[in-house]
Amino acid sequence: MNDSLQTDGPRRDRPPEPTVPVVSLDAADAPARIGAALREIGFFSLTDHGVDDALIGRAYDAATAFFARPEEEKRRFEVPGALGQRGYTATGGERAAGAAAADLKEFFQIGPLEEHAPGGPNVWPDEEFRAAIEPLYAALRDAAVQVAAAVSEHLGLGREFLPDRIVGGESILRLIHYPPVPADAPPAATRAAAHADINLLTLLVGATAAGLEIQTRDGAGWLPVVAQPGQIVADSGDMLQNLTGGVIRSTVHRVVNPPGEGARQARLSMPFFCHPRPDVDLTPLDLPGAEPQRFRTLTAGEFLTERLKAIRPGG
Ligand SMILES: O=C(O)CCC(=O)C(=O)O
Ligand SMILES: [Fe+2]
Repeated sequence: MNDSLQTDGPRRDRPPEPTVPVVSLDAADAPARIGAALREIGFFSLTDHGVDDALIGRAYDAATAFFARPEEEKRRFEVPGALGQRGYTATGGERAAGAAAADLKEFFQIGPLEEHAPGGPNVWPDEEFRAAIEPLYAALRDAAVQVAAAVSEHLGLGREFLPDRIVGGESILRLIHYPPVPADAPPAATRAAAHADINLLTLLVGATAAGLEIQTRDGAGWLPVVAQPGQIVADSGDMLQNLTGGVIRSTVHRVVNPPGEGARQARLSMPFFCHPRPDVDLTPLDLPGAEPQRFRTLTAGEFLTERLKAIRPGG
């Protein structure tokens, strides 16, 4: 399927085989490999992405300290009217479309670092948190722009096509805390119920525990995905699917509750959701193989608001 998959015999002293292709952002054929991975599987692992491990560690420390605060203190950083796009969202605040229960997670979202982002200013619990998070946001934004350029090149649109639409966009860094699975959690509740991402492209630095799974393209099963140290897991979202008329599809994924002892441990993850500017037209492009009749004509802002309203039970 892909020559980046390890094909020699099993050895005990190395990590398990990757379930998704591994692509170096530095490789001359990165656009072709990223394009193939997104078309065939919808996910890949990225190396040579320029995001320093130390930034990730610092951001996890800041997230750990924030989520350890008392609930009423965290709720001071909720931002009414922002549909969760800025600041804190408590457990119960997000329920995937069609899911039987709300996700077992709380999260904190950071938008563009520029002062006049369309979605409003960021909120910062304290300066230490801000100093840890801002550089990670910037590094992930830069990596996402490079991935977007590779996807644009692969689609024959020229490398600047998607990057031009991302500048000034509402890209979001989401710090997620999945607490130990509560004993009284509804039986149907999972850390993150099956969903596809709303945005163009998502970058996920390594989570602190396993649990992420992607649905196979035939819909018949689930594959665990684990970023190895230094890798970033990447996937395509529904906005890219709409814009490409389904040439690049989005892929359903979820975060399962760990079995046994693992359920007593918290999990942290930090997806970066790369978004276009709200005024960007997502009408399907005329691409070879596109099926525009299956998709919609609307702007990124309209798409986002509609989807956020659908997953936030409390508004
Ligand atoms: O926590 C993870 O590993 C994935 C989270 C996710 O899929 C999301 O927030 O959209
Ligand atoms: Fe997701």
